[in-house]
Amino acid sequence: MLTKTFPVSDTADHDPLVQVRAAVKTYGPTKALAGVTLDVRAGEVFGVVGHNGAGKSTLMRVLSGLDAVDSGSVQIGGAGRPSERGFPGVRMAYQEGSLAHELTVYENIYLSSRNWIPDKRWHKPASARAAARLDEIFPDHTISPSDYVDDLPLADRQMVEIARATIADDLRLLILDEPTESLSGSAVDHLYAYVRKLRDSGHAIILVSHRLKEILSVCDRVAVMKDGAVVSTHHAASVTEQDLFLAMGGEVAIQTAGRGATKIAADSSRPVAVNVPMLTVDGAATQIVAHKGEVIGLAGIAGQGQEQVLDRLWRRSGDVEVSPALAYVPGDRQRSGILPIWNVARNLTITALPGLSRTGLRQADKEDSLVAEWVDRLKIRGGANAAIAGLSGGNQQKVIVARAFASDADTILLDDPFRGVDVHTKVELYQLIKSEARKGRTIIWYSSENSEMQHCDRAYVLRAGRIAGELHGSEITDERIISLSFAEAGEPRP
Ligand SMILES: Nc1ncnc2c1ncn2[C@@H]1O[C@H](COP(=O)(O)OP(=O)(O)OP(=O)(O)O)[C@@H](O)[C@H]1O
Repeated sequence: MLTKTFPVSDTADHDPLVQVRAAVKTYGPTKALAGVTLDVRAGEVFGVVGHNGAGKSTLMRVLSGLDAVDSGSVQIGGAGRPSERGFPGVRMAYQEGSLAHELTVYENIYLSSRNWIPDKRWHKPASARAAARLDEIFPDHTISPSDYVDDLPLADRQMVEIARATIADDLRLLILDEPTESLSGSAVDHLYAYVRKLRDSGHAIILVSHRLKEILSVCDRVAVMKDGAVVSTHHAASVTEQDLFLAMGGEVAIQTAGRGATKIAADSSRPVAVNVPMLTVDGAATQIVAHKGEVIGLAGIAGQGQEQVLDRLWRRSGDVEVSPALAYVPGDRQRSGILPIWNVARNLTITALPGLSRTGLRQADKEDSLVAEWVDRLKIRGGANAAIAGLSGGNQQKVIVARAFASDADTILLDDPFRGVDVHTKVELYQLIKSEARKGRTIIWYSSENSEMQHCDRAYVLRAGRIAGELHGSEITDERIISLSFAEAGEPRP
């Protein structure tokens, strides 16, 4: 059941629901918002795109009432300032999540939606609200309201975060900050179907995303942010991904990412760097094999055993073969990525330290130059001495990627590593992977985005923990991955 309906005809011709004028917000020396002006109307889906660190999340925190601007003005639904509960009718699903991990799903729903759930005997109504909204938005979900958030995988936590944000009887503006970075394809489709329904009932939705295709398919208008300001606003129907890419300040054309990886893929005379015993979907014994210098993809629908393969390698479980020096890039940076009390430099060098120290003594100058090189190479906004917790989400993720590549590991495990990283940086990271593979590093890469897998030499498609097929070079396409992901065991391979 959708919340209250606001007829579009009643609202679209009137003042915009959201009016931001010359909004400035600084954090210490950083001008996160440098004079933002924008309007959002009821009955529209409004996209916001921009590089990591462009100011998108800061603007969203201001609109949700969590942060106040230093100067300029923000008006939402006629209110010029938020109450302690934020602006009326505004709810937000946060990029990094806002759930209390030690509580259950329904306890979280109760805490954030107390206005709409009775205070006495609240367990059942909170549980019913949680289940109903999850069923409505994500009909295939397998979450129970009594699950502890900490026990849920990232994608399920993200679904709860989104469902939580929509439970408000007075909802007028829903803000979704990178909501699909950890969702699988069908969950993404379900979310956007729900977003369209909300829009059609007169709500406003602001969608922040690096996925330009999604932005163009669901939004009515799109604002491009750069260096803390809105530099242009477009009708989604009249722009292309490339237009947005250029408006964001793209110097590298999207196509330069190129297909395929190292071109040494077929060279099986190279030594085997990784061997993981597996079963095919038909139950026959097989292996995932990577030769030194290969980029190997683990593809398929999310949650089909790709992360377990990485985990077996990382833990070196008995039956796997893998080189001694390993590095791992987690996608779940909040749980297993950043070391929040340290700065960028220490987060970046933590796994490189053994290679940088001589007879046990740290060599500060080598550390400094390694940090400077990677901060520059990945354009980590904030610099070496910034507290990592103050970095934007995408910049935090870049530090975790840099940490692995700055180490002396010869095999690098990538667990959906580019969540929240902007399109330009992704292009550079794809090139980095290829050049590091050419130098002899072996890369095992799980990605929930099929299009990323085309940068691999070979990809294994996993289904229910087994190998559904192996694709080489130009065979690695969205269509082939999807058809292998869904074919029944015993059927002829697509
Ligand atoms: N709490 C904070 N303390 C210090 N600096 C901050 C804080 N929050 C944001 N910043 C800085 O403000 C700038 C804008 O960050 P913001 O998170 O708004 O970017 P973003 O566009 O959402 O990036 P991303 O795409 O990576 O999520 C960044 O330089 C960031 O380091």
